[in-house]
Amino acid sequence: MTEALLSMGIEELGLNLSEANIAGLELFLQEMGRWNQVHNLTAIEGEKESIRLHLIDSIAVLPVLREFLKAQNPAIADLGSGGGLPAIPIAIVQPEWRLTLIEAIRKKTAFLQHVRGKLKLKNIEVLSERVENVALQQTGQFDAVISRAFTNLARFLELSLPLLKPGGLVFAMKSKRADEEMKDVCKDDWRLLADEALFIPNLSVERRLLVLTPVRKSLVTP
Ligand SMILES: C[S@@+](CC[C@H](N)C(=O)[O-])C[C@H]1O[C@@H](n2cnc3c(N)ncnc32)[C@H](O)[C@@H]1O
Repeated sequence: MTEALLSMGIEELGLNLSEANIAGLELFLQEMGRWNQVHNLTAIEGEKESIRLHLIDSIAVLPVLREFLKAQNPAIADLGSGGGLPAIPIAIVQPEWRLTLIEAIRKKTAFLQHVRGKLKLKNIEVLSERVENVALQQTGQFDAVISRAFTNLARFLELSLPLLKPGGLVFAMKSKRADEEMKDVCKDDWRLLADEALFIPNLSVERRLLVLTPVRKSLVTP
């Protein structure tokens, strides 16, 4: 493992990463840094340290995802993928999971397609679309939906609902504002299955992962 990944404390996450996983993550870091300089892909403007922190943030959710996703090849949608977070690091570490990256801005999806080719990631699909349009075309197709820094929780849930299979899961990556945002979620419509504090090595910020599922409404009227 290189200095860069070691200094992130990636080993402390206990994910049992293979050499192929590590090589993939390294390559993704490199490509992101390179494209960021040219295309200003994210707001962090090529600061290597920040890009590494984004990456570790993205894989820190894996222990919880592994616990909840029981299907062998779950289909997961990442809404507002941007430069590929969290979907690309997840796809690298879990090649048997199928990830659909939905991103409206073409400059960003061009990068995502480039990464798909460069890393030979066969388990990702990149959609250059607004989430609202994908929801009309791929209704009920996903075992889970995830997002990072996409929109507020209530809106994220609203956009996720049509995409989910019955019993599907929503993973919302949140920081301190999670409690406040939960107040806007209708408890009759959504059940909170877990609210996990995430451990991020070398980073003194609060990260939480909320896991929610839609409440099945009874079709029988009283
Ligand atoms: C703040 S960025 C976060 C990107 C990435 N998830 C991350 O954590 O770095 C939010 C992204 O969502 C995309 N986005 C916002 N609304 C969208 C929509 N309705 N459909 C598709 N993409 C959307 C934006 O273009 C932007 O790239």
